[in-house]
Amino acid sequence: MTRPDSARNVALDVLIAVEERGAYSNLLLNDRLKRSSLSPRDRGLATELVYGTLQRKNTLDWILNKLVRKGIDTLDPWVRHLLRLGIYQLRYLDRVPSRAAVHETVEIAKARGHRGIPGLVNGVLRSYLRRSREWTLPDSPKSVTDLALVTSHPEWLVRRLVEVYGPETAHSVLKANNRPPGLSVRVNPLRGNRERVARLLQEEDPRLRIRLSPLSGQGLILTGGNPASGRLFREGWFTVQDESSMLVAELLAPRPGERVLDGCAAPGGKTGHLAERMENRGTLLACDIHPHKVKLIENQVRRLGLSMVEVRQADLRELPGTGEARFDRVLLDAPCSGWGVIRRKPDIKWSKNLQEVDSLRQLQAELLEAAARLVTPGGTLVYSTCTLEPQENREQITAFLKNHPTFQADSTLFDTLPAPVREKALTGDGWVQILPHHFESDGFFIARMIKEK
Ligand SMILES: C[S@@+](CC[C@H](N)C(=O)[O-])C[C@H]1O[C@@H](n2cnc3c(N)ncnc32)[C@H](O)[C@@H]1O
Repeated sequence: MTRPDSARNVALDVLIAVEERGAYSNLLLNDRLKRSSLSPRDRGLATELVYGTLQRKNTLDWILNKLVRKGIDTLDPWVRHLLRLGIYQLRYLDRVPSRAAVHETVEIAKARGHRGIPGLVNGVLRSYLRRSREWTLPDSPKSVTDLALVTSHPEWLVRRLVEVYGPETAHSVLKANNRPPGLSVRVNPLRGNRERVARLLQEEDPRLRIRLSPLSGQGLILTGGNPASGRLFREGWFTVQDESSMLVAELLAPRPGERVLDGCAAPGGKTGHLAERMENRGTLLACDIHPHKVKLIENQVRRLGLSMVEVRQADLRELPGTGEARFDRVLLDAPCSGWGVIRRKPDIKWSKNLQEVDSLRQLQAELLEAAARLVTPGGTLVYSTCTLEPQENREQITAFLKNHPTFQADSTLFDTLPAPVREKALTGDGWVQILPHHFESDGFFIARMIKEK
């Protein structure tokens, strides 16, 4: 009998909640794992099942619709999710033997369903194994429909990426979205330098393999373990952060003693980085509109031992922007469609759509307007997003510069980029766009602008 707390049961609960209640997969999974009694190995399996099943939903549904006579939309949602979970294991998880995958999935059906369901689940999974020749997909898909099926993304997103980046680059992005995300951490230089923290991490967990990040002087890339619940983390020696994301504060380049604003700051990943670069000296105001998220910034700041940060719950659009209230450097890390982080949050591709970009664009333009007022003459404004949609990125900045002649794109940005980024990423006047396959990091857009003196 499958225990209620098995990896597959946890994964099924999360998948149901993500699709039926619109919950965020990463938050819900973390919360569910924290409350579970699963072993580290089973936690790994539950995580892989949730992300893998979400990532491959399109391909899984294509298969299931051939196996379920009336189509999977006619099934109870939990049965549909259970079947996806079952096929995912059979198709993508080499380390789970087929017999075990079928058995465990049927056991869950027995524990949760009425009499017909275990038979249905057993029949569908066994037909999948019997009809294995039918599930071959093209190696080099050409049409949007084939690309969407093979890489398991919604067609509207594939069409848009092909339109913007061309079929080859779009395919590379889509494939990268299905690879597991790496783990990188940003060393807190106020505690110790990169080499020292790497040494301490290695002592804490001898299984870790540690490399220096080619993108950030504060970054370490880790494999073979996760130190995020260890003593060094709690004591603020490092922060878990994606490498592309580390570039943002580095390109704003605040100096000790300056006045800096982080306008959309929660959960505070970049706030901590800015304060570290400022050596905890000067003024750093971090605001976010959501009260519950402001707490997350406070937690980060406290853990990192930073005393300079003023955390405030505020709508950036309502901050007064005159005289004393102006800043030498302003960071606007704007809310966005998140297409650059699909590999970390695969539910993004199923829960969002192209219409949403319109309202985000409007909000980003308002936030840019507000941020611009808060930059002192001669000061720097950095605008960043974790998306690949040009309307939220390049086009947003072009429109902003057109309407704000007191700002110039900073053409020195290119020379300040790390060499690998200059070579691989897409760049233009004062901006850089990193795609997920360039460095196996998040897709990010960063633009730097200077206000006239
Ligand atoms: C991309 S996230 C910021 C991530 C953050 N910079 C970090 O590195 O951890 C965007 C944030 O903008 C906040 N936000 C949205 N509208 C806002 C507004 N009008 N004023 C201030 N913050 C806002 C959201 O609550 C969200 O936390």
